[in-house]
Amino acid sequence: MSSLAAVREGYERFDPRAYLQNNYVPPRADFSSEDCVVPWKLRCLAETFASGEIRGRTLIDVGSGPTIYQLLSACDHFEEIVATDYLAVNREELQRWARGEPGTFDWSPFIQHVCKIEGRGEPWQEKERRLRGRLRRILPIDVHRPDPLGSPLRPPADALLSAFCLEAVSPDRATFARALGHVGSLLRPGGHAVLLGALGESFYLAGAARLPVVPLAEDDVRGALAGAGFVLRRFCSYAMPPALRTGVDDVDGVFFAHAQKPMEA
Ligand SMILES: C[S@@+](CC[C@H](N)C(=O)[O-])C[C@H]1O[C@@H](n2cnc3c(N)ncnc32)[C@H](O)[C@@H]1O
Ligand SMILES: O=[N+]([O-])c1ccc2c(c1)CN[C@@H](CO)C2
Repeated sequence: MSSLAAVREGYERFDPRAYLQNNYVPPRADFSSEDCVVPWKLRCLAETFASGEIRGRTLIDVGSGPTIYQLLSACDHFEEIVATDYLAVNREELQRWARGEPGTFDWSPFIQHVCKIEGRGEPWQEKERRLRGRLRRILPIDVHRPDPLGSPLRPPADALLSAFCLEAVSPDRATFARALGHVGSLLRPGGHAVLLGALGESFYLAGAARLPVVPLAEDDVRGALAGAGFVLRRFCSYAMPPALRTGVDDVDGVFFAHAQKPMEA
């Protein structure tokens, strides 16, 4: 079986609820300390979008999974948010949240935290309403295809966001770099890319699924961005403390990268 076929087979057992429990409840989602990983991720995103430099009509989120935390600061600056995922179970989880259906994951602690750190005194229900109103398309995607959405996005996205996707679906660094090139084609020249991902991780669990991950070093990410034609604007990383090494994966750290696609395409 090809290594890509092995990745795809692994995702057939991916359990969104288990994934959410593994990564988006305490101890990893502990909002009492800025040193915790989820507040660190939300701060990186809030700082990046706070300037208003990254804005436009459409932002596409690649490999959204069953999560919306990654869209909370971005959604203020785009008319439309396009979420994407390879699995129908994840797209359905997002659809249910977008429709405000009961029984979906409670993102309110995340929304409340983002409103607090954005410091505009915005009621969290306003932010939730805005994201639900702008999350208009939830599309299938496969980053291993040159045209990840099956056909080019018209018009191309003004910004691209992707969190913990490319390294979690690529068996090796060359595949990771190629996937980054594929998703880069969804972005207009001059558009911004905001990436979060795992460093030094080789596997993660999501219920019955045990997914292989290509272990990345910071320079692998920098090199892949340069190779895909991006100009790096900001790069920072977080070292996973022992208390957050809970056995659901073997992640060493998290990277945050803000890059831009040059105007000359
Ligand atoms: C680790 S999860 C990331 C979820 C979310 N973005 C987050 O920040 O937690 C990786 C996601 O990639 C999706 N995925 C798997 N294969 C993919 C592929 N070939 N192309 C795009 N996404 C894929 C999975 O369904 C899963 O939702
Ligand atoms: O610490 N975190 O906030 C966090 C969130 C999501 C994920 C990780 C860590 C590590 N594993 C990845 C899948 O490769 C998913």
